[in-house]
Amino acid sequence: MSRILLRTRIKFCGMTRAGDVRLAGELGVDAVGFIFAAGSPRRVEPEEARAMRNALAPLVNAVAVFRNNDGDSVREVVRQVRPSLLQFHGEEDDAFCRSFGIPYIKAVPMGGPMALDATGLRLKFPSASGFLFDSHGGDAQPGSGSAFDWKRIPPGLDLPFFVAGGLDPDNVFNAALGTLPWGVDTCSGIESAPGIKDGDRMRRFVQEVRRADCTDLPERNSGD
Ligand SMILES: O=C(O)c1ccccc1N[C@@H]1O[C@H](COP(=O)(O)O)[C@@H](O)[C@H]1O
Repeated sequence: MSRILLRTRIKFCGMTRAGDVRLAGELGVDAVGFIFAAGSPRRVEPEEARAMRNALAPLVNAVAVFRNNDGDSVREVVRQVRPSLLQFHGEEDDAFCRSFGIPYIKAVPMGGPMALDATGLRLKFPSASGFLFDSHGGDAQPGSGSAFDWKRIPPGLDLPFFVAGGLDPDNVFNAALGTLPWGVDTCSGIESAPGIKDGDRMRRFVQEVRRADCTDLPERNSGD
């Protein structure tokens, strides 16, 4: 989706503490993510996420993150947490992802050898509200904090997309300017330990995204 970088959306993922959720809102983050994937060090129970949701500031979205969860566990999260967006990180298909009646984004594994092109993604996930390009795939697990080559993001996608995978306060400026995404998503890059967010890193991450938003782009200056 071609766009001028005016306000890159920010999602902080893998929240496990209400205080971190509160700070995310104060920093002006657009969304926080709660992870319900088995095996994740950031996995929370629906009841814990529901309690953290109460710490959300107005206009901040709650995103529920899954990886090959069964339908009943997704429905239980939807019932208890009332997320405004679902994020699917596994081998879920479009029919499954849309069956919960809540907008969803599909994580695209950029760690493997072959990524789908924009048309292939749209055909495979016609109901998706957007895509999230992340470093998992191949041997890489999601949330491992490694970045992929951003040049591999397929061009010509006419839907919002997020860049994820190893983003931190030191590289998000280049990621935002280099890919012009709808949003950026970070999990381990703002942590001091898995699931424990670091206030200073959270603050610096937001500052760097806003610095990118305020940076003139060559295309913005050409001909207008
Ligand atoms: O972080 C996890 O443990 C996780 C587990 C299962 C599915 C998704 C997970 N995290 C997602 O991974 C990306 C990038 O994380 P990072 O910044 O590289 O640590 C992010 O979208 C999380 O939602």
